[in-house]
Amino acid sequence: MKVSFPDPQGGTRTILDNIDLTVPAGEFTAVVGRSGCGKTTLLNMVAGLVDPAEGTVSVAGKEPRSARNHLGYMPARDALLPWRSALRNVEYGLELRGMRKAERRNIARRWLNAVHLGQSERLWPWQLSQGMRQRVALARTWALNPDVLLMDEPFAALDVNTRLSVQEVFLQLWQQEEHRAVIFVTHDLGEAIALADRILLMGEGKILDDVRVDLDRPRELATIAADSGYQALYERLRAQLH
Ligand SMILES: Nc1ncnc2c1ncn2[C@@H]1O[C@H](COP(=O)(O)OP(=O)(O)OP(=O)(O)O)[C@@H](O)[C@H]1O
Repeated sequence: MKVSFPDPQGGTRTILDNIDLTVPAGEFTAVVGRSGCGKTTLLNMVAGLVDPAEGTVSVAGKEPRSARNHLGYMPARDALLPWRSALRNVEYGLELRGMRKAERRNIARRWLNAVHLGQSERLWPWQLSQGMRQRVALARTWALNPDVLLMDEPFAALDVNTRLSVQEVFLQLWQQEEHRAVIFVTHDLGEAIALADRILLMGEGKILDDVRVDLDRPRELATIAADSGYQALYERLRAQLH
């Protein structure tokens, strides 16, 4: 599979080349690599926002645009709608799918509770901290019941402690229903190792390494960096990144 974009100097520029990738149901795959190597483009292709120049992409056996109901996309910044309360932000995707109000409100409440924001459903985005906003965005993504979660540096804007607590909430949700596939883009090698089953190291539009993370689950995120398996993987990947 290959992706090219028009080059401002003329002609086209190849951004992704020779990508041959299968992400099975239930697998948590992290994608790491330097800025500009094509990580977001890879996600956008799975989401059907970018078309490959060569090859095909298939999500749950369908062409990505027909598989929208299987996909949840969570960007780096929450992109909550400022004129909607936390609860109505979580409901938004379900509303777009035409679900009736009572039903979507129930689902939205359940997911707000799951991210520990049941008490905050009436608050507006500007009344929430960045960590709370990302948890609302998690609830909104989860409420859609996606088979495939596409996450583009979803926790990068959070401070270290908030990030840890939101990562824990996220991992708990994912572990409760393990059929969901996750493709998680991050700059943070430690985050990739702590969360994922598999890490794809990207560079210059290619997959340079494809590594299994054999750390036991459930994982204790606060102490995982002390694990010797974690450290060995960190060194291996760090050496390749530089
Ligand atoms: N729609 C587009 N048209 C033209 N060029 C694009 C388009 N989208 C991305 N690119 C180019 O493709 C390359 C890869 O971008 P991409 O956003 O996928 O990288 P990334 O690895 O996610 O980077 P970062 O880590 O900084 O977010 C960049 O050089 C970018 O300028």
